[in-house]
Amino acid sequence: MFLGTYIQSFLVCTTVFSKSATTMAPLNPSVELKHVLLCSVPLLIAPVVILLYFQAVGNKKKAIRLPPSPLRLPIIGHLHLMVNQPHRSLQKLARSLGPVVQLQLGGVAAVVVSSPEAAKEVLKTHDVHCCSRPSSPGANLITYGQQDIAFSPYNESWRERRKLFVSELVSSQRVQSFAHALEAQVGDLIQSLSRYPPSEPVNLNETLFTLIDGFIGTVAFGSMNGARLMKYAKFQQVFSEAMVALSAFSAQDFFPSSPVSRWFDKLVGLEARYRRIFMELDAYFEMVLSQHMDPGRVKPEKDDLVDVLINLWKEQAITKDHLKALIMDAFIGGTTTSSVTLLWAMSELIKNPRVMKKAQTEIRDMVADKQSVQVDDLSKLKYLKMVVKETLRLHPPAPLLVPRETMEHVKVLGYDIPPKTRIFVNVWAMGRDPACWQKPEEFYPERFENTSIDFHGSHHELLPFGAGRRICPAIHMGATIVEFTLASLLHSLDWELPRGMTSQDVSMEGTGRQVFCRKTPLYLVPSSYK
Ligand code: HEM
Repeated sequence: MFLGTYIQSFLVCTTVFSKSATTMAPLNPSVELKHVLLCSVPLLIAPVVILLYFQAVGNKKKAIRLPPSPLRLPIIGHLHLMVNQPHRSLQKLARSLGPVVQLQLGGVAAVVVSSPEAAKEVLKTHDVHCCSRPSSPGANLITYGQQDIAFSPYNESWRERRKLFVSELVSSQRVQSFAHALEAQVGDLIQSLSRYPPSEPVNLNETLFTLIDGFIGTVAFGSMNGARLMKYAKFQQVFSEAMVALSAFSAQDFFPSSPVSRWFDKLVGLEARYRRIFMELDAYFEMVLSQHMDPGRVKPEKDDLVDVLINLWKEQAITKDHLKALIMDAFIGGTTTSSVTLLWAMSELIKNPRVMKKAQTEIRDMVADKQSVQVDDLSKLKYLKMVVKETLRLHPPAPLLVPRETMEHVKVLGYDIPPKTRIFVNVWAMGRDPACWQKPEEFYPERFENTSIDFHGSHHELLPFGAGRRICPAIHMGATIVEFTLASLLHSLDWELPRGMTSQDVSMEGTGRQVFCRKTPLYLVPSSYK
């Protein structure tokens, strides 16, 4: 603009001079002086103005303070850091660059926060500007176009759906009313494990996944059980493939504006794979719906989630796609997280016999007068609750939470974060940060004695359920499932390693980007406790 003015005044002056020169008419000296002054003032001022302008632009640029960023590779930027156990590589990065790190994931700007202070700024101070979700082709397809809760952008419709989900499925009253379903499912499991042939190892991955699926199926779908209906192996496969699709790792996720990325995803068969997973899940949800709408169905005493959603659909308050997307959230959100946590808890306990014994003694003493644990007993089991907290500290099932996206410019620990930046919160690294925890790598539930630290979102060093507007709406249900199942497994059964194995042989290797679970199945030998 200023440069334009300068050139303009320069042109005016030169025009005046050239005019007087070409007409060769002698000019009045006072007019001449006026002309000279007129021309020279802007000529003198303009360079100063230009200098000031460029200095102002420079200052503005300097005023933007982006977080530190490691060296990036051409084209992919820092994508290589996200391939294998990203929470580990991002923890290393935070140790050298600090708690707020900027990444360039292909064409997508991202920021990773790895300290309780930085997490508090994202999830509390600026939560309202940081609580949207990025769009991803895989997740879009599987969630019926982000019509669910977990992958939906932040908007009014999301708020409505979340309210509905909480009141109809996961509120504490609702969970209380389903306590008997959980007790019945776990009771059946304990019975079958008690009858296991002596010294025969049981695959706990399979057992616990089927149990939780059965419970979520009961409270959400009215005694439907995906694993039984679809046959376990296939069901698990569809399920884990859906998790992969939801972990947003296609070319289109990281190069959203490149036309080549769509072709690339097509070429490597990713689009076809997502479509197949979607079709399989959709067929399963259709089956759940048609069974619920069958006039011959014996209705349960209390409407389950699907009944409630069908009524809302009939009243045209929600669409059929909303309905199926919400079922999907309950199904995927609930089943994997709870069973993965239980598996990590059992892995830690078998490696730490002292803790296992102490937890068993507490439970067996507390419910000495009963055959089995009941959900009501959980409030008395202080040590067991510490064991679960300690498990979630070391093994949060979603180590980077579910990615968020900024909607406005925000400042985190003094660094500028522009809108549309993807945000990862490394809760895994925070759970192992020596600045927050003594001997952080040690499984030591007693660390929670005499502290008020819990996982409800206000202690930012322990965030396995997230925090802020996007905090897991089912904390109460998730914690109840894990605590109750663990208490029952420890109350009624003793556990040993398969013959010939020592605790050192129990692998703690994990896998998965969105949900981090044991890499290999956990085999343990149960025996009935008399
Ligand atoms: C041990 C059990 C569980 C853990 C550790 C867990 C963890 C999480 C985490 C980390 C998030 C993301 C929070 C964020 O973005 O800040 C989340 C979101 C969510 N969880 Fe859970 N969860 C558990 C159980 C469940 C259960 C049982 C259900 C449903 C039946 C469920 C449904 C959801 C839903 C719908 C969301 C999306 C919330 C939103 O985006 O607004 N979760 N959960």
